Amino acid sequence: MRDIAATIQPEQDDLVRADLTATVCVQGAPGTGKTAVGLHRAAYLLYTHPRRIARGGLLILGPNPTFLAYIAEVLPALGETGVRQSTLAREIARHPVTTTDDERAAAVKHDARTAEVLRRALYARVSADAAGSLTVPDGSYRWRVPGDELARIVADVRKEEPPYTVGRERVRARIARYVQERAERRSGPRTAAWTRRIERARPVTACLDAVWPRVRPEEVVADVLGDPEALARAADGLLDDDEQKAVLWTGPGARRSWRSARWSAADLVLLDEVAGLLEHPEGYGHIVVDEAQDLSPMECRAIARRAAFGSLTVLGDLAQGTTPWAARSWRTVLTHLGRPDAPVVPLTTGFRVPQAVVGLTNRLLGRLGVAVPEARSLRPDGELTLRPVAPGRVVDEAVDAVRAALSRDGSVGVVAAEADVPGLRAALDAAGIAAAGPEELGARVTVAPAGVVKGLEYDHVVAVEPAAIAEAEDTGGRGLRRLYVVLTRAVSRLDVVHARPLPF
Ligand SMILES: Nc1ncnc2c1ncn2[C@@H]1O[C@H](COP(=O)(O)OP(=O)(O)OP(=O)(O)O)[C@@H](O)[C@H]1O
Repeated sequence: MRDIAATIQPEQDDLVRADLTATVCVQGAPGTGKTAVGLHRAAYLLYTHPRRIARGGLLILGPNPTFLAYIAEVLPALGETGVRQSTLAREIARHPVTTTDDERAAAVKHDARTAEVLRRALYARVSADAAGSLTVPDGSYRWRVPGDELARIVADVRKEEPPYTVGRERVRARIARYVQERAERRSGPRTAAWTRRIERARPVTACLDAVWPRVRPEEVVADVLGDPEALARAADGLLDDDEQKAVLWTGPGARRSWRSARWSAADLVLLDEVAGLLEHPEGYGHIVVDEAQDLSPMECRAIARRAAFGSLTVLGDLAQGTTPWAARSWRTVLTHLGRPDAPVVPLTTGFRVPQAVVGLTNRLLGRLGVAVPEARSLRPDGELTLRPVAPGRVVDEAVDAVRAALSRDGSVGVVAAEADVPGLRAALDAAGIAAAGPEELGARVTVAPAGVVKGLEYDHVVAVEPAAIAEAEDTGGRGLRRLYVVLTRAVSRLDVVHARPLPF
């Protein structure tokens, strides 16, 4: 990708220069410059609002570390200006990921209903009944706060819906105020120091520990996932029995304490949700989110929490959604991002993918289960070569295609289903062709599994056995969307090597 400043198109420029306070969502077909627009928008905001951006902070979120390395190469200047470039996983990593979920459990954990389950589980700890009345010592005197008064204070604070930790301190302050009013009625004004002493009195803290206990996110999540009864109470009417069973920790140590818990990637999203209920996280003035079609509702909420007072640039392509929870509509994504009314602007003019390839990929578009406008290419050049071969000849043909590609300039990306990657690497090696993995940017030849090439581009792409790429994840059109991503990585030439019928 090069700097597009000289050739920026009016539709791109409008997005780059949108007002700092505006949240915009860009539905961009492959190679229409979404990422370029996002990065230039970041640069533009820094340039036009240096102080506000310095104060609020600017975050660029990409899907994986390879992608981050790639964008750091595109606009290295951004890296030097305090713009944070990260992945959401990195932003929410309270613990290392030490276990994985099966797809069913991950799907439930990433569902927006789980946010409500966690909220209920957290607030189930708040209960004025737990305390009875409270007696606060004051020298030789004792003040009594009756149980119903305590209950009223707790109920009032709950209604105000402050973050949980703020709520606890607010209850403390209201108890002290109640005592202060009684004391002043009896014998005149009290000092601030006196009030502080009442607030910090041991029985007051003990009472708070009973009615509004201090709690860690880990305790709440471990409770919900480790205790079937706690889960049933919190999930009643929200998750059905199968869904509850799917997320419950099982096996030895299932009822483990939060201290020894092993967390999955989805659990970290849950922990972040609870942490956000306890305390609002520090936010950013602006967040650019790339590949946003792949975010789950719970991930969107994690981003929304970090942009509570800021704005967002949301970039993506519904046709390239490949996670199990990939969005089918931008309205849904924007709603979970807390910006339900943000405009969705389409970009359809492709700079990367040549016309010869767009003709092919537009044929796939109708089968992807999403409504997006067709792409059109600014590039009349480009070459598409279909290489049908006999079964058993696929790898050799792919090696031949790479050899031919190497007689011309530019990078070559060999992209295949994950299971086929080792065989291809070995065959290239045997043919004396040095090939790098996808994480090594700038290599002449790269061999990459289909799952990691999103957002990347190669001058020449050799797509190996599309049917295998598509069936690796064949639920709900995801495999075909993965294939769509692969075919649209080509800047100049695309070779399709296949023994099986093409799925388009
Ligand atoms: N106005 C422009 N002039 C010239 N080149 C451009 C322009 N806009 C984008 N490009 C180039 O087009 C290519 C694709 O851009 P980019 O990667 O930003 O697209 P994308 O929409 O994010 O693609 P994808 O969804 O496929 O990842 C890049 O090489 C980029 O430099």
